[in-house]
Amino acid sequence: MSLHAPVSLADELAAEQSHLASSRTALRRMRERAEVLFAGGDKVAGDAYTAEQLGRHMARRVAELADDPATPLFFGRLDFGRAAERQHSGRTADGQHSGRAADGHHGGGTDLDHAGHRYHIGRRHVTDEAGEPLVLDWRAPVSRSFYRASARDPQGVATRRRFGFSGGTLTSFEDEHLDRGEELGTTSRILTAEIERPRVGPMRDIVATIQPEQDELVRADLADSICVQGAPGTGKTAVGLHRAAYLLYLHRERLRRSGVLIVGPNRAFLSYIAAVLPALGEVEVEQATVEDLVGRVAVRAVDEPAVAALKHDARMAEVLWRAVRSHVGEPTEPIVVSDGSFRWRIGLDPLHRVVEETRREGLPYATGRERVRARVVGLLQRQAEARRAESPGDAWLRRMGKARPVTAFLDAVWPALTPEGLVHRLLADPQLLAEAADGLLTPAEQALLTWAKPARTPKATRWSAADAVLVDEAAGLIERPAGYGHVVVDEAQDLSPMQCRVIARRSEHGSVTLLGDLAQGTAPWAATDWRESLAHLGKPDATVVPLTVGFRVPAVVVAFANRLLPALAVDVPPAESLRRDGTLDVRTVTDLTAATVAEVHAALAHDGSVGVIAADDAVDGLRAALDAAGVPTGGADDVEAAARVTVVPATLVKGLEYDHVVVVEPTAIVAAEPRGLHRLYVVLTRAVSRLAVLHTVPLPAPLTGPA
Ligand SMILES: Nc1ncnc2c1ncn2[C@@H]1O[C@H](COP(=O)(O)OP(=O)(O)OP(=O)(O)O)[C@@H](O)[C@H]1O
Repeated sequence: MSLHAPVSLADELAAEQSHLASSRTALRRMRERAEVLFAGGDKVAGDAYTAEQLGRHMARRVAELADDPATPLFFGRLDFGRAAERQHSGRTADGQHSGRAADGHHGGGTDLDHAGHRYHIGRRHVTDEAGEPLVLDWRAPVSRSFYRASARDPQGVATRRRFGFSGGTLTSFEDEHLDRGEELGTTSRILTAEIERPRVGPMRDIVATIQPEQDELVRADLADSICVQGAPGTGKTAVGLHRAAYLLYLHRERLRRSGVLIVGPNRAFLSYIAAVLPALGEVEVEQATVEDLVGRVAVRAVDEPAVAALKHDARMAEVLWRAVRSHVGEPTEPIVVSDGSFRWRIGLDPLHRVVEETRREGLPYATGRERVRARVVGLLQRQAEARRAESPGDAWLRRMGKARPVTAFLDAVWPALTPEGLVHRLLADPQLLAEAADGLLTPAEQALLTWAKPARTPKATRWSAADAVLVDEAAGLIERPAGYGHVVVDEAQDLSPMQCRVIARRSEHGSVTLLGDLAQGTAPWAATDWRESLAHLGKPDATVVPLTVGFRVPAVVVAFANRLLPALAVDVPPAESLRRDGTLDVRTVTDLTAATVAEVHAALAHDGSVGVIAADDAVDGLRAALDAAGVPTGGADDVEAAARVTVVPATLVKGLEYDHVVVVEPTAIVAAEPRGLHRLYVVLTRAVSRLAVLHTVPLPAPLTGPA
């Protein structure tokens, strides 16, 4: 890689295009090689298990190496200055740089190691036949300077180059000579074009244009749990997804074993973000809603709001814990076991000690039961050894563990419990609830929780969504689920304390990235203070970091939506929009449906997606009207659908965005739910380019105030 620059810009562009072509060829070769290995995998693996592991690894490798012709293989270039090289004594004479040091798997490198070198930065490593890097992964340590170097702190970088692309074709580039104090920052033409590009289909990655403050979050250590408070469109979701990809790159083996989980608010949102990680070569990340996580019981009933709110209250965790513990009883009789010609006897005192010791260990309940069994068998074993002067074998131990008197003792002092059975009893049996809730819930609250007509069995129970969370809490007390190495939680402001605990149980030995905006909290239990959520999540020391630069919503639209902020009663730092373009059109109309259809027709004259957002009960009517007018529409969760127009219920639009947004009757959106103003704030901040607000009745008061 030489630093001799071609003479003209056209030559230079041609040289870059040729580098792109050779990189694509090299990637194809890498993939073909992986495919050959994949096909022959069963021959090299010794046994079925190894073959399966290897097969999975190779399949992932092949998937990782997929080349999407529509996205560029690299998007930037770093030229490290030679000045640093001269000061560095340990360089080889030719300045050739091994790809190994640069790719980060072998110790990374310092500014000095890279002096005089040039790297193309892209979505994954591409190497030539000799193993020299043609493209470096954006996550490699050296790539960090692409995002962080500045005129003030050039980090050894002389020139940073960004490439402009159209489809997969390289069309332009833009240089910042950091060594000469030049820096474009957010005025970069290529960044602006990326932000302002019309949106179609699912969310895309932002690797080419990650901003320094976002990069700090993306590259935070695996051990660090962080909470990002960011106004709408500041890139929280993007940061969370890129952080997952970054951590997987850096801690591949460890995280493959423990897993990475992304939690989002609903299916529509998950399908909107589903393509981002695969585009970054990461195909092994789980995505789920909290409802999916607690899906061990089917939800078939709806609670009254007051009942749901109570079930989501943190006090329920203590009530459930007590209810579980209340099943541990005191031994009342000795254990007597016949064993051939022997009879073993364990008296009350040692049995008391066994139960007490186990209780103090604080194990999950089911583990505690097995521990009691093992201790009882241990006592029997000691007697047998003393009498027979030899150690009984495993079969004997197993037989004793299952002996009638032993299991009868266990069933009396530490009976087996299922999570469903426990919650069913708690909500069906006022006596059990009264004991477990004593001093925690008022009698009136206890009455709220108790089912009027309980089903006879847990199986026959029509569980509500909040019950499912309680069952999950009970499951955590009884058997403790396996956790993940890292969990990214989006729209986290809507999690109740009990839902935070659902995630806490799954990240107990891992870290979390919590993303959200207190102003967008629409759940009845929405957070008002991140510290509280973090405490419920078991990460009280996590740092809360604000993001305040908005990449989605144009400044004029932000100003309009921000009129609502004082009424939302949350303390959040105000955001500043990077987008000076965009339009806002707030109009009183007489016929909402006709005005919506006309607005959508006008919007279709522009590029990009159109989102019509209305109160949930108005959606079907609007869809039918658009249909009748010959405008095909899609629903919120078919992001891949061909239709450019989507009609979305206000309650499903969180986290989504459309170029042109038509908001229909804000007052109806506000009236539909208790935290309607927060919902309206979410709805008004979905527009990438243009927002039209159509109304027949006056706008909600906070919106009509001064800007
Ligand atoms: N550094 C960036 N470069 C280019 N585009 C970006 C950047 N950061 C964010 N964006 C874009 O801005 C838009 C908003 O990002 P994102 O959805 O991650 O924001 P958010 O903070 O999660 O929003 P919300 O609060 O509404 O959920 C997306 O289209 C995203 O691709």
